[in-house]
Amino acid sequence: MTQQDSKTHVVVGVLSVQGSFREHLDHLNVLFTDLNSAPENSQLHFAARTVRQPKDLDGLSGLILVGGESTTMSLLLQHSGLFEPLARLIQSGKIGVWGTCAGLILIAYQVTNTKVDLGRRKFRALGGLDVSIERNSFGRQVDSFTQELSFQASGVNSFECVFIRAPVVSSILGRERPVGTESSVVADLFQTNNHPVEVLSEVEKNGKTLIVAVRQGHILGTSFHPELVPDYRFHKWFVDEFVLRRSIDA
Ligand SMILES: NC(=O)CC[C@H](N)C(=O)O
Repeated sequence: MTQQDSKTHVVVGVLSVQGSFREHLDHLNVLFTDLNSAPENSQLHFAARTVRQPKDLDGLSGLILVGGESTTMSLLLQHSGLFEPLARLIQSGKIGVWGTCAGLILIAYQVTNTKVDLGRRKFRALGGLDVSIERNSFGRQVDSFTQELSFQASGVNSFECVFIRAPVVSSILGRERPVGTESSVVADLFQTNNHPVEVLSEVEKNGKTLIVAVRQGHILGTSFHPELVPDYRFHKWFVDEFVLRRSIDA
């Protein structure tokens, strides 16, 4: 038996079908090198894993859905057979989940400002977060920007946030569920998330206050790209708060 076998394995998956998965894996690998050598983690072994097929979901303690192009990701997930098991796992509450930018779009209950009918297939959302997400809320690629933000109850302050054709949380949903239309999609509901949606951060743009980070129990959703700055504090907070605390409590 190797030393690693006797430890509790904490595996964080990164959805790697499209988008900035390499950058997320790089951040996790740097963070996990530090965590694996810390004396207080002597009973734990942290590892990052690419997620491309249903079998990659086995044994995960956490999952990151990355930024990129949500329509493309939705189609690739449906094509590979990963969509359904992924949606069930995200909604189950069994692991910590973080959707960022396109990943946030995918884990929303409702997505607006989108094309739904894509010929042979439809744009489908995975669900999990009881919010309505508006795609491309800040405009086009040229309207991308960076802004330093702080996040409620996270200890992550003055973090440089990169917004690229970013979505925002346009509303928090109550018991009344919206229905899909030609330009908005709603997810299939497998399991109810009984936690309230908490707003963690907002930005002011053109006289409007826009929600760019939320939490609902085991799920974190952010509009920006934390993997594009050389600062892994946000990844560390996700692992501490959504992955580690849950694995240890379980
Ligand atoms: N940076 C991103 O992830 C952009 C998301 C993209 N605009 C979408 O709707 O999928």
